Order: sequence, then structure tokens, then C-alpha cells
Amino acid sequence: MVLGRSLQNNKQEKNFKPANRTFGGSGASNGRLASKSKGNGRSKKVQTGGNRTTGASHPSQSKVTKQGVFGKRSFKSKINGESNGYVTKGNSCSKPSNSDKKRKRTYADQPPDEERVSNDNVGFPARRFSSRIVKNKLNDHYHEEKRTTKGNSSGFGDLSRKGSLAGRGKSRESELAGKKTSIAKVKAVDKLKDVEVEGFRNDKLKKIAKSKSDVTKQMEQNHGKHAVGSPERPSKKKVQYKKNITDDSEVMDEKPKKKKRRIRLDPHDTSNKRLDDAAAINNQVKKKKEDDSKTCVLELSRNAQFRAIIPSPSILSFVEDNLLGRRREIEFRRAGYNTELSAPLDNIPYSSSSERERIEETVFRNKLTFYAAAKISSSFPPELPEIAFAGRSNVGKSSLLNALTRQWGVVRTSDKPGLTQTINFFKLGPKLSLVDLPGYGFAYAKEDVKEAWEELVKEYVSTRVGLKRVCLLVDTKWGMKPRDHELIDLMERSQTKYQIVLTKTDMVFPIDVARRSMQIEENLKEKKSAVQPVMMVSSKSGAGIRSLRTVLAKIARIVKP
Ligand SMILES: Nc1nc2c(ncn2[C@@H]2O[C@H](COP(=O)(O)OP(=O)(O)OP(=O)(O)O)[C@@H](O)[C@H]2O)c(=O)[nH]1
Ligand SMILES: [Mg+2]
Repeated sequence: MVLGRSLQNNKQEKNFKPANRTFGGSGASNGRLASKSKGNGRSKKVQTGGNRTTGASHPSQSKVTKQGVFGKRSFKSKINGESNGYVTKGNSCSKPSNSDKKRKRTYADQPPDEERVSNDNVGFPARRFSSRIVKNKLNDHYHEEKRTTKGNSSGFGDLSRKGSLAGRGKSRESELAGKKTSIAKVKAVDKLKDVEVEGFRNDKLKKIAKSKSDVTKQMEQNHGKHAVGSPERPSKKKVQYKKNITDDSEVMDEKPKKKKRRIRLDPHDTSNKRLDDAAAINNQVKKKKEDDSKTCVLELSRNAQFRAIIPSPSILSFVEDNLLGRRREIEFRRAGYNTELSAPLDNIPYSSSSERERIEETVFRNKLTFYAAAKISSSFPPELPEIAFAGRSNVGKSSLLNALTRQWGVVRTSDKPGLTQTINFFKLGPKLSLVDLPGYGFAYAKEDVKEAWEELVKEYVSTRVGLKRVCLLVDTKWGMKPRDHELIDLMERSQTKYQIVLTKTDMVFPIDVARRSMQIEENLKEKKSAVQPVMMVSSKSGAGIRSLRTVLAKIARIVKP
């Protein structure tokens, strides 16, 4: 029985697989294929498929099953060359449960892989399985033939017994013929399998190639020339990569764009001027640095020259006696000055309050009153003996007027350069006028306005007959500037007497006050209109104010109203 079943199985494989491939278009073949491929565990489907498609063959199957001769039935089928599957189908139809059990037993002897391959009816798996199946079948046939030729019926099963019943002579010949035909069928099956496998493979490969070509076409459409890989030989990795990328095309769009970024310089493009501008700017910066270094050398040399100045003993003694320069408060106190008063050094030390507030020069005891302002020369007031205060903006002209008269607030002052924009005339008693001039140089004003101020100042100092002296104020820290020299030259030409007054002496060291004074005296030695000595004052501390007052009071005494 075992052999018979194995033969039956072999025949099933031999018969249905070629039937499936050779008659693939017919519904009957499909039914056969379905019935045989689905095998043991799917007997119901086998029944239905077989019954529907091959209704004509069923009566014979039913007859065979009614006979109940399983081995004979299979043997007949072998001889006739008919598909044995119908017999099994009929058998399984009548007794599905028993057939399942029987099949389970028979298939348990076979390797599971073979069974799966044959049942799945895939055809694509490797030849290994088909070759194994063929080998097994050939072995079975070989053993069967051996047994039949020897006439050994012991353990041969129902096949040999039923063959002996039908007549041994004829049965042997028929068996041999049937075996030959079965072997030929097996070979044909193998060939067909190979053909089918190759065809299936070719189909699969064609499909893959087609899908790859589609993907590459999409890639080319998306990215133009930057499509990755060639469509002729796409590798598996590339295909996967392309598939992933086509899903997320944005990621792919970014990568090639980075490659596109190239700076192309067009000489006719004006936008490229930026590069030239940058080069020009670099050159300018280099030149500026060189100029700065030169000026730094000059400045250093100037500073070195300034520090090399050895002030005269008279100047040094004057600076020390008047406590000029930056001093600590304790020094004022030790010298007897009351630091709680404004401009304390303008007071007499170690004196009573009345004496402290007394101004030695009577002229400066007069009330300071504003009486005229002029933006143009025609607006100048009637002439009086005048003392004018000129100098750069923010040098401390207005503050000095307040300090000389001790009348704080009469003349407006400000930290912002350019506050005084007109020529302001102040009467100091009946005989003398003090004139506050607008500053020149840096100021928060328009250029044309500043030029107008300068022209007005120049006109005033060069044309004003009652002008007895011009106090040219110079910041002690910075010294004389070109504009100061311009005004000096102008006053030299107009023979206007001028005297240099160093301001803000409290901002620098005493020695530097002396040096600056000495430096300016040396520069003005040859100036005819320059009045010596250089005065040194501080409106804040009051240092040197009394000395300046004394000098200016002499002018007032000399001048005739
Ligand atoms: N430390 C110090 N500051 C001073 C002195 N004199 C004036 N100042 C300050 O310098 C600033 C300018 O003073 P101004 O008197 O307004 O100068 P200005 O020359 O009249 O300025 P313009 O009117 O713009 O030409 C003010 O903030 C004063 O407080 C001084 O002797 N010492
Ligand atoms: Mg002023």
C-alpha cells in the first residue's frame, strides 16, 4: 500500500504539473492543477475544482471508487496514461476524512520541502527540488521494476497481487510499458519544469527590469541629468534607493542642488562689483592703517616732544603757587582754601568770609549784564573798550566769563559744543565790555552755519576798533589746533592784541600745564600781536582766575572810555 500510494503521489506530480503547464488555458487543466497542487489538507477544494471542471471524468472515477480497488485503479491509470488525480479526487470526494489520514501517512514519508514545492505549484523554486523529486520517483520505479522482474511478491503490496490476478505475463509487459511511459513523462515533466522555471524567471526579471526602468525614468524626469545610476544596469541597492527617494522626492531635490551652487564671476555683471569694492575697501583700510601709524608716530613724536619740554622756573613756580593742574582736595585744604565754595582757589586763603568773597579788582566787582547779540557785523553794538573771549567750541569761554565776575549763570554754558551761536556782548561797569564769541571747530551745527560763525568771528576780531584784547582760549590738554593758528594769523594781520589763556588746567597734571604754557610761549615768540605771558586758569577750581583778572583789570585801567 505504501508503495502504491507513493506511486500515486508520483503520478500525481507527474501528471498534474505538465497538465497545468501544457493545458494552462483550459478550465479542466486548472481544475486538475488546483486539485493536485493543493494536496492533502485541502480535499474540499480539490473536490469542488475537480467536479466542476472535469465533470465528464467523474463517472469513471466513481466507478473505480465503487470497485474499491485502489491499486488496480492506479495501475490502470498508469497504463492508459490518464491523469491519476481524478481517481484520487474521486476517492477523496467520497471519503475526505479517510483520504486525508491516508495521505498524511504517505506524505509523512516524503521530505516536507518536496511536498511543499509540489503542492504550492509555484514552479519558480530551484531545480534542486524537481531533481530530488525525479530522483525519488526513479528510485521508486527502479525498485518496483526490480521486484516485479524477480517475481518476489513478498511485501510487494496490492499492486503485485492484483497484477497476478489479471495475468502475470501481460501485466509484466504492461507494467514495463507503463514504467517506460512514466519515466518518459518524468523526463518531460523535468524539461517542462525547467522551461517553466526559466520562463518564470525571465518574466520576473522582465518585471523587475521594467520597474527599474520606470523608476529611472521618474528619476530623470524629477532630476534631469542628475538621475542616479544608469537605467541599463541598475543594481538592487540603487533600485531600493531610488524607490525610497521617489517616495520622498524633497530629500533628493536638496542633494543635487548643493552641487549646483557655484560662484560664477561675470566681468560684465555689476553685482560682482561687491568683490571689487571689498578689495578697494581693503586697500583703503590698509592705507588708513598706514596713515594712522604715521600719524601715531607723529603724535608719539609730538607727545615725546611735549614731554621733553622743560618749563621755566618762573612758570613752574607760578603753577605751584596757584595750585594749577590736577590736584587732590586735601592739597587745597592744606593750603587753607575752603573747598565748599565754588571755584575755591579764587578765594584768599586763611581769611574771613568777607575777605574770601572780596574781588581784588574793582572792575570785576561790577555787575555783568548782557546787552547785545549779533549774528552779523551790522548788528554789532556801539563800540566800548572790549575784551573778547575766543576759542574752539566747548573750550570754556562762557564759563570763564562767569568765573571772572563770579556771577554764575549770567552766561549760559553747556557740555554740548556749539551752544553760543552769536556774538554776545556783556557790560561790566560803564567802562568795559566782555564779549563772548561763538566757538569754531567741532560743534553740533551745520557746516554752513559753522562757516558763518567763523566768518563773523574773523570779521569781529579784525575790524572791531574798541577791541582791546582777545583772550584766545586753548584747552590745556590738547594745545593749539590749526583753527587757532588761523585766527592768530588773522589777528596778526589785523594787529589785534591777543593773549593765550589755557583753560581746564584742572584736567591735566601740573607739570603738563607748565609744559603747555612753555610750548605756546615758544611758538608765539615771534608773534607781534601776541601778549605774554600765557595765562593758565581753571573755571572749576578757580586756579589762575585772580591772576587773569589782574591782567584784564590793567587793560580796563589803561583804556579811556
Ligand atoms: N573741568 C573743567 N571744566 C570746565 C572748565 N571750564 C568749562 N568747563 C566745562 O566745559 C564745558 C563747556 O563750557 P562752555 O563755557 O560752555 O564752553 P564754550 O567755549 O562757551 O562753548 P561754546 O559756547 O560751545 O563755544 C562745560 O561743561 C563746562 O562745565 C574748567 O576750567 N574745568
Ligand atoms: Mg559759550
